[in-house]
Parts: sequence; C-alpha cells; structure tokens
Amino acid sequence: MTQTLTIPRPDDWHLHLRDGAMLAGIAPESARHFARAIIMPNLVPPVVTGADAAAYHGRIRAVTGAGFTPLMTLYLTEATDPADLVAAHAQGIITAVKLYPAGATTNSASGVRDFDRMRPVFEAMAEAGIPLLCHGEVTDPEIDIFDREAVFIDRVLDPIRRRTPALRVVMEHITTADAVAYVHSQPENLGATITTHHLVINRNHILVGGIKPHYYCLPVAKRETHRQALLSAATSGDARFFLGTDSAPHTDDAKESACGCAGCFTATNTMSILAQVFDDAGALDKLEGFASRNGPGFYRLPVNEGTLTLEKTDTPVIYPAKIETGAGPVTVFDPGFPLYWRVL
Ligand SMILES: NC(=O)N[C@@H](CC(=O)O)C(=O)O
Ligand SMILES: [Zn+2]
Ligand SMILES: [Zn+2]
Repeated sequence: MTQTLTIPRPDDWHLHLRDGAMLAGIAPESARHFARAIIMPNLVPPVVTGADAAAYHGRIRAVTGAGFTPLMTLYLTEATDPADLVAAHAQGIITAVKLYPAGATTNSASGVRDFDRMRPVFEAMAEAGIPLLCHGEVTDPEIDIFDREAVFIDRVLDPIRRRTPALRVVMEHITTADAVAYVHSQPENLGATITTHHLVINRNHILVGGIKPHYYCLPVAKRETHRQALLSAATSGDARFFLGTDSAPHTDDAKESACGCAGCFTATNTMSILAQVFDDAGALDKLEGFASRNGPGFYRLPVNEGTLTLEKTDTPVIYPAKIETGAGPVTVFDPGFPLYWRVL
C-alpha cells in the first residue's frame, strides 16, 4: 500500500521573494505548497516603512493571487520610527520586524550598528507584541565566520533579552548547537526558525571536493555536530522550533562567481526534502508540528485549514534543476540524495 502523509497546509516563516522579474519567476514555487510566508524585507532599497510594506505586499499578491498570504516585515534601521512601526502592525500591514546587523548578509548595509540605540523601538515592540526576527551574526571582522552566531547570542541577543524581557524574538535560520541550547534556556517568548538546507548540509558539503557555490549561504553551515543538533531540535516536537526555509534566490551568474552571493534556493523541493529527512530520522510524525503548527503557535495565528498531502514513491521524485526567471536561471538546491516523498 502506498504510504501518504497529510498535514495542515504548511507555512514558511522566513522567505526571500525579491522583486520584479525574480519575484514573478520564483514566487509560484512557494505559493504552490505554502499558505503563508514571512517575507524578508532586504530588497534594494529595503522595506523600511509601513507604506513600503503595503506596496510590496501588493506586488507579491499580483503574482501569487489570493491563495497565498504574504506576512510582511519591516527592515529595522537606526532611523526607524517606533510610531510608524506600531501603526503598521496595528493596521495589519506588518507581522514582524527584522533585525540585520549592518553588513551581516545580502543587502544589509542599512542594518543596525548600535543595538543600544534601538532600545526605545524594542520597548515599543514588546508593548505591542510585535516579534523581532534576528539575523543572528555579529559582523566584527575579528570574529571567525563560523563563530559569528554564538558570539551574537552572547554579545547582542542575550543583552537585548535581559533589558527587554517581554520582547518576543525569533532567532532566524539557526545553525549551531549553541543556538538550540539558548532557545532551551529561555522562556516561551523566544522561538527559532530552522531552514531545510541546514538540516541537510554541513560545512564539508560546501568545501570538500571543490567549492559548491549553491551550498553557500549565511549563516554558513557549520560542522556535523551542529547539523545533528538542528535535526534533533526540528524533530523533537518542541513547539519553539519551526520551519523558515530562508529560500533565497540569486541568479546562477551571481552564485557561480569569484565572489558568489550567499543563499540557497529551496522553495521548489523543500517539502519533499523535509519529508525525506524526517522519515530518515524516524520522525515523520513530527513534520506536522515543525512545518504547520509550531509557527502559527508562536505567531498567534490559526493553523491553516487546507492540507498538503505527500506520497512515498518507489522511484525518486523529479524536480527541475533550475527555475528560469526573467532575471536569469536560479539553481534549485540539490540535497545530494534521492527524494522519495512527492507532494500530491
Ligand atoms: N541566507 C542567505 O544566505 N541569504 C539571504 C539573506 C539572509 O537571510 O541572511 C539573501 O537575502 O540572499
Ligand atoms: Zn539572514
Ligand atoms: Zn534570509
């Protein structure tokens, strides 16, 4: 008998949809499987005001139609007006606010340099219950790239949490056992997203046998013990860990370059990969919590009423190697093993 798995329609709590021709080319890949997604604001120029977010929301819906709900975020800068942010949230324009340390990742030049200066904004957000989503890496050139997440927790995140304990925080795309342990040490108003690709690759996948630009993302994948810690957290059933794919398309010429962009594009095959990874870990029953229930729980939103069904097949699932967009081709993340779970 064919094995199937039906779960409430999943959501993606961390997604890059970009804009223009790229948006038009890749948004359908997410809208096909996901009901809602938290949309990252790191456009050029970034989404910084409620008005920017409302306009971007319109551009996304023009591509996806009403079957997909983009949950908008604002890009926090040192010039952010707390009143604009609180008003945008009260009007339902935004769901959360994104913190990028300046220079940490793709299009983060207008991010925050002095975290202490943001305290009035954090207080206003705590008061209004608006989640702060953190790209958790320090940018100090003295700090080794593999240590930047752990150092961020000690130097930036923990001080913010001590000063504003009521602030709801999501540690985005966690990559270390340190981040998993930090979530465990904290009250329920701290959650964490885990990407599909960080459940699959460790740093060897990027570097051994030749450099693999399509496995390069930020935060960079760490050693295998950290991947194991992420897998344990994702499959544990702990409601503070939920799916944020961080699917982050760049055109092939931008990835396959002497200075290649960071980002893995996983929207197309994420659900097949996750089903395979959870099945291989003997935790298929935990996929529903991770992909469909824990995120809405944290964000205080209803679980989706629709469903998604996956079927286990005898022959590997075939998916496109690249998505052709008006901006250029985008390579789909290759997990490096066959996938036997097909989305029906
Ligand atoms: N994850 C990445 O490697 N890249 C993201 C930015 C981000 O989420 O940090 C992107 O926008 O390309
Ligand atoms: Zn990030
Ligand atoms: Zn991201």
